Order: sequence, then structure tokens, then C-alpha cells
Amino acid sequence: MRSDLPFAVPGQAIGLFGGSFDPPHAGHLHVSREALKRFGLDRVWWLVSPGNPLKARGPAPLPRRMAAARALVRDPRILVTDVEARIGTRYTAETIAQLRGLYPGVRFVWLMGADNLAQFHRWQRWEEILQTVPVGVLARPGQGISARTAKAAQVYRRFKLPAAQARRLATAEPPAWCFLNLPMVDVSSTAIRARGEW
Ligand SMILES: Nc1ncnc2c1ncn2[C@@H]1O[C@H](COP(=O)(O)OP(=O)(O)OP(=O)(O)O)[C@@H](O)[C@H]1O
Ligand SMILES: O=C(O)c1ccc[n+]([C@@H]2O[C@H](COP(=O)([O-])O)[C@@H](O)[C@H]2O)c1
Repeated sequence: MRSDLPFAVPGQAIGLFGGSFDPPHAGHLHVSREALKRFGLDRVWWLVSPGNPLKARGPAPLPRRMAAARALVRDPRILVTDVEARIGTRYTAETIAQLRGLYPGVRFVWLMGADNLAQFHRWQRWEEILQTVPVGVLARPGQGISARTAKAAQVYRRFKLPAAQARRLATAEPPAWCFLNLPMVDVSSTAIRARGEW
């Protein structure tokens, strides 16, 4: 294992929570904790993105977002990492392909909020992602309908695990995805930036 990359043990179930984190906020923490509990994950890695390929507006510099995320996270099960910058990826399919090669035996699960499920079919090689790792989707305020009608949700509806079986997700054979309804935290980076608090 490369010494500049996060440590992981074969057999561990690790949720990959990619994001701009521009800035990180209580919503990120909340869904990470819920994912740990409800999907039975050992760890969640916050993959602080070099830049979302679909967002025109460039984020704040990566070191600033990393520092803010590290300052916010107190839970030892949540790791903040700039691994995508280190391995030279920003497209999720490529990140996952590389991490699977670097961490044989680790069970990765891709985590995202419901707003990203609605757009998921626009991601590069999105079907490859679904066919490679289980995907956990976390409810987000105002995103219920767009998530239900999302193209990815429709095309892969046969592979949706009922929420009651969420703990099976990490060991499920892909394609497998699960939508978690949870108490929602109505926070977004956009709103924080609009208030001039970042
Ligand atoms: N309040 C929330 N509830 C559920 N999921 C969330 C919440 N906030 C962010 N997420 C999810 O966290 C991941 C990273 O999100 P991101 O860093 O872009 O935050 P954001 O608040 O959506 O930012 P922005 O408003 O700039 O788009 C995404 O998968 C997003 O769906
Ligand atoms: O791979 C893609 O095509 C792709 C398109 C849009 C978003 N993503 C990833 O989705 C994650 C959430 O992005 P964001 O900006 O909503 O926080 C982050 O890890 C992005 O790199 C990935």
C-alpha cells in the first residue's frame, strides 16, 4: 500500500463519500453517521474532490476545504482525504477503479445524497459504477421525487435493496443500491456561501 494514501484492512467495509465540501457542513456529518450505522460500515472516507466535473464554478482551493473538513469531523470512523488529487482522478468511475486496484479485499460502497442520484446518469461511465460497487443513497430535503424518477433509479430498479435490508448492502453483489430515508438536515454549501459564511 502507498504510504501517502489512507490505511485500510482487507475485509473492511468503507463508504466512499465524494464531495466538493465547499464548505463541509452538518448535513455531511449527519448522513455519514447514518450511513455508518444503517449500512453497517466500518469507515466512511470523505473524498474531498479536486473539482466536480459537472460544476462550472471552481471550488475553493483543496487545502482550504481539507482543513475545514478535518476541523469539523470528530468521529474517528470518518476519514477526510484528498486521495483523488493524490491518485490523479476526479471522475468517480476512475477513482473507484483505482481504489479497488490499490485496496484488494476492501469492500467499497459509493455514498451520495439524493440530489446526485437525480443526475447520476450524466456522470462518466455511470453504469460501470453501479456494476462495480454497491451504492447507498441518502435522502436529502426536496429531492424525494427527483430521486424516485431518476433515470438511474428507473433503469436499475430491479437491483434496489429494500431499506430494511440496508445492512446487506456492503456485501451485496453489484449492481445493488439502497435508498435510505432518514431524518433530514436542511443544510447546503450553496446556502452557507450565499450567507457569506465561507
Ligand atoms: N443536507 C444533506 N443531506 C443529504 N445529503 C447531502 C446533504 N448535503 C450534502 N449532501 C451530499 O453530500 C455529498 C457532497 O455534497 P457537496 O459537498 O456538494 O455539498 P452540497 O451542500 O450539496 O454543496 P452545493 O450546495 O455546493 O452543491 C453529495 O453526495 C450530496 O448529495
Ligand atoms: O464522475 C463524474 O462524472 C461525476 C460527476 C459529478 C459528480 N461526481 C462526484 O460526485 C461527488 C459529489 O459531488 P458534489 O459536487 O455534489 O459534492 C464528488 O465526488 C464528485 O466528484 C462525479
